[in-house]
Order: sequence, then C-alpha cells, then structure tokens
Amino acid sequence: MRVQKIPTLQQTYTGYAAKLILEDDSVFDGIGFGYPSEVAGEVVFNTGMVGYTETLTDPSYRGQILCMTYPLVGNYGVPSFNIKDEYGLPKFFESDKIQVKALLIHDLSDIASHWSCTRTLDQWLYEEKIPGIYGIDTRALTKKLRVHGVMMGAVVVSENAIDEARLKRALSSAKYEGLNFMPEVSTSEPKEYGDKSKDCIVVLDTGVKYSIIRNIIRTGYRVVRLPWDATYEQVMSYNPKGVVISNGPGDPKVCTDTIKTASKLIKESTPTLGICLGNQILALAGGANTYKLKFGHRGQNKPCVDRRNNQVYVTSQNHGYGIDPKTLGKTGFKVWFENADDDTVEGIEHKSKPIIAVQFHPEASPGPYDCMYVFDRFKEIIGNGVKPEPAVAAAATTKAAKARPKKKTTKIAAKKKKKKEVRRGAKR
Ligand SMILES: NC(=O)CC[C@H](N)C(=O)O
Repeated sequence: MRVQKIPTLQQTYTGYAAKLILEDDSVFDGIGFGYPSEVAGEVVFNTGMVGYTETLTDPSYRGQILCMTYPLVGNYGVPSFNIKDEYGLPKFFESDKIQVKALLIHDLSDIASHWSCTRTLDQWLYEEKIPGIYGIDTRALTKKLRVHGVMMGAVVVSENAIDEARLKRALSSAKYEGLNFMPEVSTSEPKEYGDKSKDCIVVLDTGVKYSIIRNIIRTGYRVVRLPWDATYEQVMSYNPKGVVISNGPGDPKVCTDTIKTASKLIKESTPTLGICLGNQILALAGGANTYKLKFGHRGQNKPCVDRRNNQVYVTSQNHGYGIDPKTLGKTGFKVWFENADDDTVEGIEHKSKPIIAVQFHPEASPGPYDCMYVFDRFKEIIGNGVKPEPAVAAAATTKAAKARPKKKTTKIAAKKKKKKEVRRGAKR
C-alpha cells in the first residue's frame, strides 16, 4: 500500500540583514526573512505556543510588531486559504491577510512539514510584504518589555547594509497610541454569513475574527456583518435578535462612532455581547473608563475566574487595554470575569439588561476552547429576553453540583423542618 507523503518545504526567503531598535535605544540584530522592508510600530509579545497562522491574521494586531516567545516557529508551514469550514469560512485564518507589521522570532524552522502545508512561513510573509526577523534573543526582548512596558520599535530587513540612523528616524516619527485603525480592518459594506432562514445577529465589525462569526453561526443564527460606524438605526433595520461588538485593534476610546451605537444598544436593552475591544466599548458606552496596561495580556493560557461560580477557566487573550473596575460603579455593569494573575477585569455583565461582555477570546483560535459557553450564554440571554441568568444557575452546571444528589423537599420534609425550627426557637 502506498501512503501519501507529507509535504515538506524548504524556507527560501531568508538570510537578509535585519535589525530591531526600540524606543529605549536598545538594538537587536538578527537574520531577516519574509519581505525586505522597513516598518515601525508598537512592539508586543505573545506567549502562545501554536497557531501562528491565526495569530498573524488577527486584526487586533494592526499597527503592532509581534514577538512570539515560543522559540521555534514555522515548522508546520502555512495551509491554503481555500480550506474552508462547514460555513464557508477560512479554517486556519482569522482574516484575509497578515495584520502584524512585522514578526520577531527566535528560530525559524528550516523546513515546514504538515499535511496541509502549501507554502512556508517566510514565503507567506514575502508574498504579503511583511518583514520578519529570526535569531534574536526573544527572551531578553520580552523581559525588557515586561520591565519597561510596551515600546515603539522599528524593524528593517534589507538586502544591503543597514543604515541605523535612518531606522532611528523612522522610529522617532512612528505612532500607535491614539490611531484609529477601524477603516483598515472593518468591512466597508454589509456582508452576510450562514443560513438565510435563521434569525439574525448583527456583528459590529471593529476588526472581527472569522472564528467569532463561526461561533455565532454555530449557536444557530445567521450573521450580518456591518461596518464599525453603523448607527443604531442601521443595526436595527436588520431586525436582529442580538448584537455582537467584535474584537479589534487600538485604543477603544478612538472608536467614538461604535461607542455611540453601543450607548443606544444599552439604553434600548438590546441583547448584546462584547468581545475584547467590544467589551471595552460597552464599558465606555456605559460610562466607565479604560486604561492602557503596562505590557498587556497576549497568550493562550491566561486563567480567568467566572465570578458567578468562582470557577477558573483557561483563556486565550490579546489585549493591551483594560476596564478600570473603580469606574464601573454607576454604569449598571458589574464584573463577570477577573484575571487570576493580576485581578484585572476580564468581563462584565449588566445587572438588569441582557448585555454581557468578555475581555478574553471565547472563540480562541488560537487557544483553548474552554470558554465557548460564553456564546451559548448569549443565546440563552436572547431567549430569556431581559435578564442574564443568576449566578446560582451557573453553579448548578458545574460537575460537582451535578454529582450532588438533590434534596427532596416533600411536604413531610418541609413539616419536619418547620417543627425543628419551632423547637430551636423555644430553646432560645
Ligand atoms: N483583541 C482585541 O480586541 C484587543 C482590544 C484592544 N485593541 C486592546 O488592545 O486591548
């Protein structure tokens, strides 16, 4: 019997001169791969071990230079965009292109080998005109970012000798903070996904990942994806059962149009789910404040506590901003999830309206699928109409609670209980 050979491809677009310089003047020399060019952006690190095709295409990374802390990258190559899921969405990518400005890794695998591999990582970067550097000390870089906080950086990959002074000039004029990336990542026109006969969920696209659309369809809806600046009236013209405000890049405060629509969604008690940027937007719309984290949360094993039942879930995250819990007071929102590492807010829920939001990524991709239940809870909330389910109901879904035999509250048992109470009262 003949077995199909696993495709094995050699990296080819490598070996250029390459340099990264940071705001604090530190310089990292490495070997360039991908597309020879010069870029500047905010340098961030992600601690995930797998999923570079999903990570690199996550629109939330727009404007950022990404350092992956896992040391060996590229070994399984890049699959074809033509591999689709059952809903016709690309299976291994979160948008249609690479979103990071540059990629920084410790070691690029010499060969790529996987059944789905159709090109190498360096080839993909080359074709999408993205520079990459390998051979730098990513551990030293990450430690620097952890101590100092995220910094602006400039990357050059060049076929010729590197002009460091020029790179420094590029760095000095680079900006990330306060930029509005929405026009670059959002859809410019309405798009529809899923079975037309199903009820509709509108997604306000502030840089939505395909996996979010996939999970909304999975819970039994069709999706209408609207531009980030769609008004409340435009959203409602589709008669949606609920609205999802998606993930996305940059500071949530610059998304003023989406915040305006979110305020109206809150006012009208429209069932709404916010994810990552959407969580921050809902908080701002409710009157809370957001702030920039020192170096953010980017990884696939971030522990979060669901405050309704104190269970800890392993979550996938990619955010550089957070909600200030001290400002939630008069908003009507309370904390739903907390990060077990540093107690930052990882989700909020409205106390009286059908509105919930998470800072992490319930859709994962890449990362663990532990929090898929967030989508199912959203469906329950839509079904119930007004109020999110109480905490007790959530606790009853835990394994321990299920295993516990239920007490029978028969009439006799109730009478006995009453007698006991009367006796106790007499003793006092
Ligand atoms: N993944 C996201 O939606 C990120 C949200 C926001 N841009 C942040 O960095 O916090």
